[in-house]
Amino acid sequence: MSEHTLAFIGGGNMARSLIGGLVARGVAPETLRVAEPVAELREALSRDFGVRAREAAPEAADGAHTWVLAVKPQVMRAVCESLAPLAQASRPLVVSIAAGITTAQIDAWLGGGQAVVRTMPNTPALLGAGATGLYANASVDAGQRERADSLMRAAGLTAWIPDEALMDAVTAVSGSGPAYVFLLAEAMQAAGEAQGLAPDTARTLVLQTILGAARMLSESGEPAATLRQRVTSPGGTTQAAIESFEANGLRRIVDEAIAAATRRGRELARGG
Ligand SMILES: NC(=O)C1=CN([C@@H]2O[C@H](COP(=O)(O)OP(=O)(O)OC[C@H]3O[C@@H](n4cnc5c(N)ncnc54)[C@H](OP(=O)(O)O)[C@@H]3O)[C@@H](O)[C@H]2O)C=CC1
Ligand SMILES: O=C(O)[C@@H]1CCC=N1
Repeated sequence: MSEHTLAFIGGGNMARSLIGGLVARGVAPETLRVAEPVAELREALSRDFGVRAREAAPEAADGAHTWVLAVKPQVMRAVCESLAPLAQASRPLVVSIAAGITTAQIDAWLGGGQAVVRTMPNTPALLGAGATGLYANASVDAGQRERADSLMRAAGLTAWIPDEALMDAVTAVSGSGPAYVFLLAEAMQAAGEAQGLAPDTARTLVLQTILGAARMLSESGEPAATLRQRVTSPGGTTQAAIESFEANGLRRIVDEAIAAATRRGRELARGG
């Protein structure tokens, strides 16, 4: 068994982001394998990143030291059960990226006694700008914990979560979070166009504004509220917009959306 071979089971959107991030950070493509049933996705992964892509999960997993389970939660049970004989024989480190599915479920479906790290990355991993929450079950030793951390560090920052129940909140905040920012970008762009800006101009202004604001949040060390107040001249344009957001319940809308995503994670664990 090669010490450094990683097998991705599932080669969809999130696996692609992680693989792209790993290869960009110098991980040798020949140490990465992917199992993916969709031929076009296999071809694209091989072409774009030079990784070996196979159709069947056991083919990619056999001999790999770490397995990254990157299939949809709804098919995780069947995928794990197909890999159980191999898991029992080879005892890989199993890293799941699936929303909702618990370490106990994965361990049971793989036949028991497995070292399982449940993680929740996000798609900015592709740029090395991801955020990943991680939780390890009791079978994971210190070396395996470091191995999972270093895998996800190649994709961005990592945060270990002490209580597995909180992984659904991590999923709702940072796993799904990029989509909320993209939705805000869509809405700002459409609103700019409604005020008469050309689509290209609206897009350029919105994306540079989000990029600049994210850099200020990250680099200034100031709380978001302080940065917001500095933009908000008394009686000015920002105040008019912020008062409109507050009057329309933006904070409640965000709170309810994140609660809905958290609940959905719990449902996925129940096969929903
Ligand atoms: N997208 C995101 O931003 C994030 C996703 N995740 C998690 O990552 C996982 C994958 O999500 P995402 O990448 O979005 O989903 P995708 O549907 O894009 O990727 C999953 C891939 O796995 C394939 N697959 C299905 N069955 C098997 C199998 N038996 N062996 C190997 N591959 C198989 C699917 O093929 P087919 O389409 O034919 O079923 C599909 O191409 C999910 O569990 C999700 O919760 C976590 C963090 C963020
Ligand atoms: O939408 C989902 O279920 C996955 C998990 C987090 C982001 N995408």
